[in-house]
Amino acid sequence: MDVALTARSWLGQYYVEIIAIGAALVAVLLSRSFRRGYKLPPGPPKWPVVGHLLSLSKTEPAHLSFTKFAEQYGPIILLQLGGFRMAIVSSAELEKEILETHDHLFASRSSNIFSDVVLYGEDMIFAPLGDRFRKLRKICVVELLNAKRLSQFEDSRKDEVLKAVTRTLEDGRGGTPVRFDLKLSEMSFNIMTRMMFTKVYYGQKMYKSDKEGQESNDFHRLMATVTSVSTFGIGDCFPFLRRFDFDGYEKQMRGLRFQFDSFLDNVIAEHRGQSADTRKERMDFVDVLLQLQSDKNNEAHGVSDEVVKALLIDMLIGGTDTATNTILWAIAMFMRHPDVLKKLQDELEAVVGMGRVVEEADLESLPYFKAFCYECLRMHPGAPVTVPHTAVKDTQLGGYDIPQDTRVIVNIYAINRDPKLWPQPLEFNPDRFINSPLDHKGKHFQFRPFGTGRRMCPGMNLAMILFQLTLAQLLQTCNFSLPNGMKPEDVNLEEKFSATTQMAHPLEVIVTPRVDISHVLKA
Ligand code: HEM
Repeated sequence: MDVALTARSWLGQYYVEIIAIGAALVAVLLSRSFRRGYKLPPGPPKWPVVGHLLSLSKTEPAHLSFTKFAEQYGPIILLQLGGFRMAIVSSAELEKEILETHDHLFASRSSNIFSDVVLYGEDMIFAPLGDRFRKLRKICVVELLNAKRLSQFEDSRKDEVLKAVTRTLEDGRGGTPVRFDLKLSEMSFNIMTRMMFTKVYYGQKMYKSDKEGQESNDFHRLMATVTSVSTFGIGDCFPFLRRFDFDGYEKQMRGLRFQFDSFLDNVIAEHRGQSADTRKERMDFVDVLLQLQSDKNNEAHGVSDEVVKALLIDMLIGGTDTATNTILWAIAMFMRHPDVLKKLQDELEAVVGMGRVVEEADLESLPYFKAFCYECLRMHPGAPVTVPHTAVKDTQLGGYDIPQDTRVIVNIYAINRDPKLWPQPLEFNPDRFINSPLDHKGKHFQFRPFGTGRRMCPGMNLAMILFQLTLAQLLQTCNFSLPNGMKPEDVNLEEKFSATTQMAHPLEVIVTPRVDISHVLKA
């Protein structure tokens, strides 16, 4: 969730009254800081009351603004966003302090209106450090996203990826340029919902019953709402104004919660209505969570349905956009670099051949492909900044004071392009990862696309499988070319205003079959 980004969405609507009341609060907060004699990190000039809210561009993605601030003010800056402070760190040394050396001081989170209302104040992403977080994180890592559970769904992932590839080729028949964004996003949702509830909601030609059709429509509507709403309201910047709900944000969040409630309550009721044998055999995420809920020997025994729903929503919002965008950028990268595309396809042909479809087990045997995926994650990380961490007590960072409750984010995007760490950082060059000790697992401070420490992405293994399997299957089965005499250098890499790294201009590509898909499917 990108706090700074979403905060801007209401800037056009704030009111004189808010400014007046806000001024009083901010004055109190600031005077307290000064009284305590904090040596705070530098930052751009700020306005009274709103602080730096106006310094952030309305069109530029926040990580790009943060990167520019870092160039001007140094690797740690402090922004005042209404009533709260946010420190942004753009160097690998300081990132190491936050995520590794002093992880215990920076690994908390702050709640907000979205988490309080939509996530029932019960989810994991926004849980502060403490027993609740430890318990939820354990459920997530040990029960839902462990290697055994992931392998249980290998066939369904393969099936969804193949369906997406086949649909892409169908749409591209006759040389029609194909857009990947919608198809890949639907594929990611289907993969997630098959793991979560054993359901697919996209790409079905016919539904077995009206009820299924209705459920799909509800899911589509729900996801459309989730992806369009701001994750921040006035009450988040000025908590004492929350009760007035001037911008109607809290009301909007209650509406979203209602939608989630009616959808997930149905899913849970349906699971509860099925026989224990069916559930035991299937063990999707809902089955696992319901089993833990009733297992007297498990510490998750008795967790409420709200917790179950909040964790399911965490998986949905954490896991779909990030993975889809990473795949889309990778497609743009090989379209911009035909020499790289050829090497990738040659490697696949040599290692896997064309007689069967590439599988998850093959991914480890493709060193150039792996280097390519890392270079994509370096230049276009699916999550350009971490979720905001919160300092649990007054502490120090880079020679500055960080008061308790300051939100702290790491600008992964800036670190991944830091010339001190990466020679020619703006050059796309997968070779830099060949024979390199760097990997995606968070052990190396200069390259941590999934973070590290207590708040590291729990979906990392799933994300890497999804990202690599989809790309590998596309590369193995399709030929790609650019439409209308477009040259590789014309592929537009501009980013859209968004919390994740999204392409401003969705890429259109001509796709033809490289191998006969039906033959590969049978193999
Ligand atoms: C390419 C895809 C992905 C990338 C680049 C990515 C990256 C990240 C990053 C950088 C964080 C923040 C770490 C921090 O705050 O220090 C994060 C958190 C998180 N991610 Fe991912 N992620 C991806 C996919 C997924 C998937 C597939 C799932 C779930 C199935 C997932 C679930 C989560 C959750 C629940 C958190 C919050 C963890 C916590 O607060 O303890 N992510 N991810």
